[in-house]
Amino acid sequence: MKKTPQLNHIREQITSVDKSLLELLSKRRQLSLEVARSKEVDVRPIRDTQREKELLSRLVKLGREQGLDAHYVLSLYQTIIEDSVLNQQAYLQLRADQDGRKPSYTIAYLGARGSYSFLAAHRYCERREMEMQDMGCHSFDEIAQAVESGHADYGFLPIENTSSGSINEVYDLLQHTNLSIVGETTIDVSHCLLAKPGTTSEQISAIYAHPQPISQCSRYLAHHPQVKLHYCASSAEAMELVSQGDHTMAAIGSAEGGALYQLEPLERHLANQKVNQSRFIVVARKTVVVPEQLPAKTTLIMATAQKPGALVEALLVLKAHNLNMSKLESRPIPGTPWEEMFYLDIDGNISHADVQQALHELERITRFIKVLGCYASENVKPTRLENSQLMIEPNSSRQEQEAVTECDSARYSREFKTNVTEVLSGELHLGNGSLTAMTAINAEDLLPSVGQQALALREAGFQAVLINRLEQVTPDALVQLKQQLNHAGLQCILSVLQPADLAVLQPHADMLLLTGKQMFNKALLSQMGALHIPVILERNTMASEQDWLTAADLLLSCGNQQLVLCEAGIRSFSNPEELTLDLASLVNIKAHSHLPILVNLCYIKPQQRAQLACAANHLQTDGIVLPVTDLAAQRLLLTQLYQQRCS
Ligand SMILES: C=C(O[C@@H]1C=C(C(=O)O)C=C[C@H]1O)C(=O)O
Repeated sequence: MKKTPQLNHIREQITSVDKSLLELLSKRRQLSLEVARSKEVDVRPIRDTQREKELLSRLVKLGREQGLDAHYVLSLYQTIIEDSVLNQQAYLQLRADQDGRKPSYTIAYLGARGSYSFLAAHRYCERREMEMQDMGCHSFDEIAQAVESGHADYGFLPIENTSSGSINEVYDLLQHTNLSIVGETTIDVSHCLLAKPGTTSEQISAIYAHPQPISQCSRYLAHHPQVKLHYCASSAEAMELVSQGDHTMAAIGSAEGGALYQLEPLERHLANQKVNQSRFIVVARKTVVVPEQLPAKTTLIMATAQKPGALVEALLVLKAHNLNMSKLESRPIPGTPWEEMFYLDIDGNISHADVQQALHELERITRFIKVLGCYASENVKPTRLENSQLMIEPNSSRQEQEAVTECDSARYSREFKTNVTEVLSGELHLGNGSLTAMTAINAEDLLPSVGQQALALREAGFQAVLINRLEQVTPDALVQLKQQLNHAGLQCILSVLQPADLAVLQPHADMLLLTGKQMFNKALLSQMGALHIPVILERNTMASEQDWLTAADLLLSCGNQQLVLCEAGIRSFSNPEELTLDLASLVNIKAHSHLPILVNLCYIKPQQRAQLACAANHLQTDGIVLPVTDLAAQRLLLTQLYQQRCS
């Protein structure tokens, strides 16, 4: 279609607004560096989450006045603050490094330009304004040797990936090097299908890629069985081959990397997991001193005595010194079958007394211990706002959970576990004392306009969508459902009505709901108990409270502790045709069980809904489920509930 002059004019305005936005962002960065300089003088911590909270709630309010929704403003500013914190950290770390600046730094990494390791190294240097001379290597050993021999200043080694887990080869290498870990960096890995310009998807008959991306994109590749796969030593090699080939070839790699080989993305987001990130460690010959204002991580390896409880004993030392362990890995020790070397990441600075004391104590009870490095942690956890703040004026206060008295030794009981179970799924947090709002909808009503509806539901104040009647939905449509809901910041809960659906639904759900109709199905309870994603157990309309808790116990006994109960109404004698909400059960369960509980109001008479929602809210229910009708009214009700919860 021909562009009208009006369109051109509007686009010019957008271009000019974008330019101003970038100028302002750059100015904000400069100011943030000035803050870092002042913190250097006053020796104040870089991160100030209280300030971030105040700033975010003010901006959310201001944004709303300008017609910008809270979630949009929040996610933009979380990104901006992450950048600001990482820049401040990089600045202070550079100031603390004694050697002074070099005109350029030689960086050893795996593969060639365009590989993910190259991108990680490039970003790390860019943030530090370090000029990078890149030295592509063929193996992790070659990287370590390049740094040890002085041919390179730093080496970049991938240590873990959110979809494929730890990279054992790198852990094994760390047992033998004299190098120190001096930094870490995490990059988003977004796999694209890359081809020469002008290529169409239909032309592709061969895909070239490194084994890691192939395993991370297995679901996409399974949908294209006719395409031949070629394994390459690195993503860069795959891209190079394709750039020299014809239009039947494609590579898997990043869009940024592809651009270095004049390749264009034909398709994006190929990875099975939505969040696909790789963490790299930076190694050097000399250790660094991490300024005390920065969050530090200390990585060590140790071999414990060959006796029962030796590892627990070592971990208790950390507990005694109040040190958090963010990672624990074990690897075999070559030449000594069945003996393990443990790798630990501890949140703490090696120059602090608590870390040093813990290390001394560990020396006494281990057979071998070595610190691999202490470095600034780049894990900037986004500061969040309470759900209530996203809906109404900032006014957060959390009510404490009631104390428990009665005991019971079943797995669901508070005697078995004193702390309340907290169930986490994306931003959704059940069991922390706040109220979560969910809505329920049938798949056939959601599918035709899922993107649009998802945004409206999020704006109405819901955090999750429970989808019913999924029997006829194809796997492709399920992918769409989850993607679009997650994109709008909503969690996708799929309801399992029959056992045969479980295998199909599970890969596309953030959480699963076992419907009340299946509550007595022991086989299904066991299957869902073996899963690693949160499960909601709905009460059968004819089940006693004890039946329901017995079902919960069976599920918990199979391993899955991320369990949520859901009261959706029972048949009572007063009105057997309609469901009655069993609020007495809610009180009982809150008092005697550590499991979070939801109240589903979809099957209750519409006239009673608002009143019962308020009652359930008073009783500290962890979440409510409302039907999808009349969103304006639901928004009002939710605002009222959040307000009630805060007062
Ligand atoms: C800029 C600062 O440092 C950090 C970054 C912030 C930001 O970018 O807004 C806010 C608080 C701190 O975590 C500051 O303390 O003001």
